[in-house]
Amino acid sequence: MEGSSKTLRLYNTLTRSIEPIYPLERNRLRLYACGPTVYTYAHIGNFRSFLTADLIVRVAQALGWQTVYVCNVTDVGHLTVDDYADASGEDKLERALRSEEGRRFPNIWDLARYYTQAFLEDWQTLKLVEPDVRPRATEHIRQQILAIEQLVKTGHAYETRQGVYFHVPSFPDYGKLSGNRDPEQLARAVRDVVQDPEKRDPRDFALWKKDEKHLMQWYSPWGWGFPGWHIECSVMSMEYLGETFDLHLGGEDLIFPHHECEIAQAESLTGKPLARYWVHTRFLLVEGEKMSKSKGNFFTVRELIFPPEAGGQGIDPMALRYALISGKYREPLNFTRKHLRDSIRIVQRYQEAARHVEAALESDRSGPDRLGDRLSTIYDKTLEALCDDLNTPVALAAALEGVKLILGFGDQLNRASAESARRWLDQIDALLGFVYPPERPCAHTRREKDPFVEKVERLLAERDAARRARDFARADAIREQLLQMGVEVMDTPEGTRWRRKVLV
Ligand SMILES: Nc1ncnc2c1ncn2[C@@H]1O[C@H](COP(=O)(O)OP(=O)(O)OP(=O)(O)O)[C@@H](O)[C@H]1O
Ligand SMILES: [Zn+2]
Repeated sequence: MEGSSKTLRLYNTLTRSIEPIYPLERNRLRLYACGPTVYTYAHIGNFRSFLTADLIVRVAQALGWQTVYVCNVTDVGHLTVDDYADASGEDKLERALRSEEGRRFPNIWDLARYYTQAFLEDWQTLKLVEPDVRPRATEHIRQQILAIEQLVKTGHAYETRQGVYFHVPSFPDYGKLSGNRDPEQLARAVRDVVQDPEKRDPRDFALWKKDEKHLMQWYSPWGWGFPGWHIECSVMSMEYLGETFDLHLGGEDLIFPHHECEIAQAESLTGKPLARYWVHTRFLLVEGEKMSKSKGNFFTVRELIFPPEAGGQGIDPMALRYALISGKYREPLNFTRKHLRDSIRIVQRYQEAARHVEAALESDRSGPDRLGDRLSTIYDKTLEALCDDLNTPVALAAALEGVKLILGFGDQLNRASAESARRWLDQIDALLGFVYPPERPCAHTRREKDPFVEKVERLLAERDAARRARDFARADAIREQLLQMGVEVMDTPEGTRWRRKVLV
């Protein structure tokens, strides 16, 4: 579709306006999305952000562009207080390893590997486009050290007894992305973090943390330690996309400090803008609050889509995908039962339409194509809405009209119309990704058990033992503990059953 007349327009956090996207290289979009920190399962809020990148890649391809898409894996533990620019506080991976669930891993590397694998499975289950490169922070330590050395050499960074810091006053543009320019306001933002008294400015953030006890450590010109969180993305994005690329994406919490710091590091190294457009997804909320790993108020992909016997709710992953893209990425989205129920119903209509189309293709019902033109107008409207700053509610409403049109024919669809309908369903699937099920098997076909399910089963066995020993207080306490975990226990004549608190 070379030379499509449509223009993709997106809100650029950097300029605070909706701008037409013109790739630096004609018809070739280079983009980087900040990936997950793999210390536990990703939740569906994380996937809301990844789905923004996914839709942009799909729209770009529909416009006939090539894409070079990079999405990293943060497998070096960054800190539990990562809302702050400074790298002190507790390491997320190390804390996870000490947790009840984490203790089953022999070491921190295995823990990171396990959750990386789980993340990739969820990614496939929700049918996200595979990135061209998925760099891991731990595999790019050398490049990070070299970049830090260069920053020290050019006067942008300095060493203290605790680490190496980027010196914020050396980069006058610091604050251009987030608007956080007032030094006092920035100093307040880091006030709760353990301070290094040798830091030259309270805003200075860590590039390298000296730490001989850290479970993940590398040798550097500053001794044993590990890199700060921000440097990995500056280094890996430039390695695979060049010193200046088109789009940089992430959730809204990454604007400051993460992306602000990425810009400071990269632009101090090259003297060139890092990315031309910065796109941020607003949060997925639960009861008005950010869905968050650290808050514990989250749903993982697996607990929603696994079948009930594996402790899940058996929700069609395509319905979950639909629910997650149904709100505008630039507005917070409240995740509710009703929302999920509506999405399930709509995706079922698509599936029903696809079944009708398959049946009609098998038939020899003749007649003129009565759908081609109308569906092609609908496809155009859908793509146009996505080009309009990814207006998914309008795009999904437009596409639904096409489904209604197909279903309106019932089982009277003729072959020629069915051929157009199938082409249209294929196109909509390429654009929005929820029409057909994921090709790869869902993660629950793995032999390994979900640690959550393992924990529930262990507690139930303990409860059984307590009941047999007539220790009812203990049995009740375990039931209460399970309830707190969102698990309902039912004692039936056939034995004890359990299920997750049902969402739909
Ligand atoms: N509730 C949410 N809605 C949308 N995007 C989110 C949400 N929570 C995190 N993200 C985004 O998910 C991506 C991966 O983030 P990461 O794995 O670092 O999560 P995190 O911020 O450590 O998790 P949490 O904040 O839940 O503890 C980032 O782009 C982040 O901004
Ligand atoms: Zn990043």
